[in-house]
Amino acid sequence: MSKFGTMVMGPAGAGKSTFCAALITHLNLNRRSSFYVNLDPAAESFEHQPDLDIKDLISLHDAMEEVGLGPNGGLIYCFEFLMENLDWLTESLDGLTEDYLIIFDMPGQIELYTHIPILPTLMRFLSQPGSLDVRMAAVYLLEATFVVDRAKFFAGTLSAMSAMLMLEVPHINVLSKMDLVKGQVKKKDMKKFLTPDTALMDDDPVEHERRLRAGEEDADDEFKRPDDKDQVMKGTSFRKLNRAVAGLIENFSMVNYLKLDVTNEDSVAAILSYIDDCIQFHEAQDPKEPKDEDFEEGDEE
Ligand SMILES: Nc1nc2c(ncn2[C@@H]2O[C@H](COP(=O)(O)OP(=O)(O)OP(=O)(O)O)[C@@H](O)[C@H]2O)c(=O)[nH]1
Repeated sequence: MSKFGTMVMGPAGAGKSTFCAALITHLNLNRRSSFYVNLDPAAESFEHQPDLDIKDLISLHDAMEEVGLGPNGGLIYCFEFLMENLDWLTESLDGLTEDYLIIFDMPGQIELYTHIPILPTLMRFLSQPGSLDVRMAAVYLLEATFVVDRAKFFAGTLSAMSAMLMLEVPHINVLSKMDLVKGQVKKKDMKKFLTPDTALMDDDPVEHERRLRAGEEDADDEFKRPDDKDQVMKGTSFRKLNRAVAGLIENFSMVNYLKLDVTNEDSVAAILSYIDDCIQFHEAQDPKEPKDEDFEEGDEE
């Protein structure tokens, strides 16, 4: 029987460990078992003690002290070390039954999700049939407060999309810390961010304010006509770049966000049900041996 797992990812401070804790609490309350794996070699404190902690294999402090690396180089070194010692994972995960949801709490360094191929290799190792065979779902968190700055929001969304394309497993994007934007963003406006598209760039309050501060006299006009190519002014390249990134995301039509408020158990339950669905999706994709009754008379040409 397969095991089930979820890799919780996202930029530093997005709320990954807090979400993992809320998920474990929710699973416990519903008499479901979890196995919590901390893969952040710099993480110090936890609401639920990890069942397996990369720091028992290698800590960021060790990597920095002994190899003389900085924090980012040290993190990559820790992951390379993990990849050379995958038995450490196998020994602990092999004996788990399918009753457990294995939760991997990941570090926040964005490099891991963009251009370094370590996570795809790790994901393949975990999900390889005949080996650990963990049916994995990826969860990528982005802070909901990013929505107040469109450029930041689309840059974050691009990194979510990059992780999704690199990992090639069922993927759930989540806007975390929704409680922080309650009252700041209207419900109907928030909806526009759940399936992001270029139109969001048309009413970026941060950009508008920046241009007013910079003394761009026609800030209001251009704000309404952002595609006016004749206008050459400070910040145009930045705006064009953001628009192009937003267009790219819209064209791929791949990013949809779920909302997460860890203080609301229903919200955690809703994301868990998506994780469960993603895991079922693996089963639906499994090629099945055809049974005799699958060939009804008349099927043959
Ligand atoms: N208001 C609010 N704060 C949150 C929420 N989730 C996390 N936080 C706070 O955000 C900070 C970072 O949360 P973490 O869960 O440590 O974030 P992380 O993504 O694991 O951080 P790194 O491991 O450093 O990448 C902490 O102070 C949390 O208390 C949330 O849903 N609402």
